Parts: sequence; C-alpha cells; structure tokens
Amino acid sequence: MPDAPAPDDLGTDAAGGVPIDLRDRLLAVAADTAARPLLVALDFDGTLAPLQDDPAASRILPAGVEVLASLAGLDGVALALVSGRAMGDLHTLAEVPPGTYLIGSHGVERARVTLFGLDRDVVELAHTEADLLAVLGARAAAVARGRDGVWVETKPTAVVVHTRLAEPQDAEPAEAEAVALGTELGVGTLHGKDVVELTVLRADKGTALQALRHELGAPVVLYAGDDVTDEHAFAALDPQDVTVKVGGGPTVARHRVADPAAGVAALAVLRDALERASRA
Ligand SMILES: O=P(O)(O)OC[C@H]1O[C@H](O[C@H]2O[C@H](CO)[C@@H](O)[C@H](O)[C@H]2O)[C@H](O)[C@@H](O)[C@@H]1O
Repeated sequence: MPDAPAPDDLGTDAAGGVPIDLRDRLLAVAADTAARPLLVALDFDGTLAPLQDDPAASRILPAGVEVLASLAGLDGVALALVSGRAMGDLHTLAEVPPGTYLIGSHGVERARVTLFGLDRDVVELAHTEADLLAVLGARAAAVARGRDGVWVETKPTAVVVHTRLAEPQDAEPAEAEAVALGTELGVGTLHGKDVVELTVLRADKGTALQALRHELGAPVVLYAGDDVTDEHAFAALDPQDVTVKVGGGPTVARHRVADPAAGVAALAVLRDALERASRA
C-alpha cells in the first residue's frame, strides 16, 4: 500500500484532472467489445457528491448527473451506485436514471430505479435484531450526549456516530467509545470518514458488488470510491477490473484521482470513448 499513485504525483501527467494511466485504461476498456456488459459502479458520498457537514445537503456534482444519464443510456453499460447510505436516503439524493442499480447500507439493501420509483428487495429485521438496533440507538445517543458536534444518524439496520463537526477533544473519545460499543455488543463496526457505523446486519461493498457483477455477467467492472469502506470493493474485484481511489489515503485501488470533479471527468472520458466505439 498504496498501489495507486500518491495524491502528490497526480498533477505530473494528469490531463483534465484525469491521470494518463487511468485515461489509457478507460480507452482500452471502451475499445474492448468483450468487456460488455460493462458495470460502472460508483460510491456516492465523497466520490460523486462532495462531502458536506450535513448529509442531507449532499448532491452529485451537476456534471456527474449529466454523465451518469448518458452512460446509462449506452448499450452494453450497466450503472450502479454502491453506498453506505440507507436505501431510501440514497434514492432521494441520487439523481440517477431508471435502470440504475442501487446498493445501500454497505450491501445490506438492494434495489433498481424504475420509471415509477424503486423496485427494491425488502430487508426485515428479526425481533432480536430490532431489539439490538434499539439498544444501539440508545447507547450511541449516550456517546454523543454532551459532546459538541457529535450526533447520531439512525438507519433501518444501523446507527452512525458522526463527528465531522466536532473538535478532536470531542471527536476522538466519541469515536473510540463507539468502536468499543460495537465490540461490546458484538455488532458490525465500520470506521469511515468522521463516522463510526454500528450495524446489526453485516455486509460489505465488495461482496455486494461481486454478486451484482455475476448476476449481470459483467466481465469488467469500473469502481470508484473515496472511503475506507470502499477498500472492500477494491480488494474484492478482479485483476481486469478498473479501481479508482478518489482523494488521498492508502488504498489497494490501481488508479487515483484527486477529487470528485476529476472522478466525473474520468467518467466523461469513458462515456465519450464508448460513444465513439459504438459509432465505429
Ligand atoms: O458509501 P458512501 O456513499 O460514501 O456513504 C457513506 C456514509 O455517507 C454519509 O456520511 C459521509 O458523508 C456525509 C455527507 O457528505 C459526511 O457529513 C460524513 O462525514 C461522511 O462520513 C452518511 O451520512 C453515512 O450514513 C454513510 O454511511
């Protein structure tokens, strides 16, 4: 680690924010008719949508909305968002076209966008899991209590202790206590960017993404993500797949872009090359 170029190296040969190594790989995938259907799978927060203090304010960059719509309209391309967000939240915030697959709650939830709303697999908690989630909510609230900027997000299968708005003297003990709470209660614990997520149903993005690619029969997957939880997906994918880390930090991804805008620019490179290939 890291496999991908370090963030400081990106500017040296980057064209339009898209590093040359990544651009060349995208052009090769677009030209390879055996790489169909091509599954383009993308994380949401920090990848398509720049990080925000308020999670409800997150939106995909406008250029990203446009490129996703055109990618999804191409023959031989399947589009998926793979997020830690709860499914309802993801569907509300993500402006993606009908046909898009949505994987939410880090792989617990699965749905497909249709013209008439969401076609989704319903996830129901057993009584013991629902009771555990209630205990988690109460205990996580106690972790946040009295700490400025620390708050708790509740999801259908998890709770999330957020610390983005907190100073280190509040954030660090809150995160440590949240991790200890997960250990004490024997639940799944995911440590992301200024969040500790405690979940009663364990899943990971890598397992969910590989399941989707096998269902679709996709020989090649492009996956881009920015957070520690996206490393599960990078690690689970195959050598022929295209893995892109967005931003800094250690990664097993093969490629790196500096930020969401550069990630969207890379998707535009792929879209343009696929359109050229379809006309050839
Ligand atoms: O897998 P993702 O799509 O990246 O979702 C992961 C978590 O995203 C949200 O939290 C993150 O984004 C927030 C808005 O930009 C930011 O305030 C927070 O610090 C980030 O960790 C979401 O609130 C979580 O539930 C997701 O698990």
